Amino acid sequence: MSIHIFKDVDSLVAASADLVVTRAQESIAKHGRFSLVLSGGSSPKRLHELLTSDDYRNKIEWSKVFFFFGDERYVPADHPDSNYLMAKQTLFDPLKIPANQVFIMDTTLSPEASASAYETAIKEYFGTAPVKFDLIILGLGDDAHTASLFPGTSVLQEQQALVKSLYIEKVKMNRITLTAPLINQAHHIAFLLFGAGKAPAVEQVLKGAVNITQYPAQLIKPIAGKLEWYMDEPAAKNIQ
Ligand SMILES: O=C1O[C@H](COP(=O)(O)O)[C@@H](O)[C@H](O)[C@H]1O
Repeated sequence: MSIHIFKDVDSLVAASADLVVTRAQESIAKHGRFSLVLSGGSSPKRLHELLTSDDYRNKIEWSKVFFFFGDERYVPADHPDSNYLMAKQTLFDPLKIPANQVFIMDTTLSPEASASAYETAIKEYFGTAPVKFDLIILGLGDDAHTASLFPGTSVLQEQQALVKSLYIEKVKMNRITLTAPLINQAHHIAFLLFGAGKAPAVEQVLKGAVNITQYPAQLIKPIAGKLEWYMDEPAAKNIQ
């Protein structure tokens, strides 16, 4: 695992955009396409915006990039809380990404059917190849959740399913999430976070005793891939 700490959010965002570019170029050179799992919430917006800027947009062959989501809030796709909507507005629309390159967690289905359909879509995408995403970007909630792996939930024990739906009492909402066993298959996983509000969770996850139930982000340990943390100094203040 490597931890990268940046003075400010601009340099953090630039370094994470460089990571996406490098991983995209390597993956496309190696197997002709790039599978990128996006995180939700607000933290990735700046990364998306930089990737669509004049400096970055021509560094990636976007026609060979396939987008997935680490988790989704069970709301309509045009709801302000939708992770898809955020990515559509900040990434897909500016880059004119065609719909067939974006794998959406379908919230018009029941939560269970949506999770099952997403798992099927992932398996179909990989076909006979191992189900390993090229790059998964993850956020970290103030309560140490990542994707929608929330503290105290049964999905933390999941060993079989690749995608699960669950009702999260804390946020009073159904969520659909990739499971830890699927995430941990990835070639590369990068946490991206900033702000002093994340400092206690960062400390608990990286320096605290192992307690998966309370600090679910501790579940993220790639089997053979690379794990990196990108954060700014305020987020890292308790571990420096
Ligand atoms: O609910 C969620 O929260 C986490 C963290 O979001 P942030 O706004 O604090 O960056 C996010 O990673 C996850 O995808 C999202 O659904």
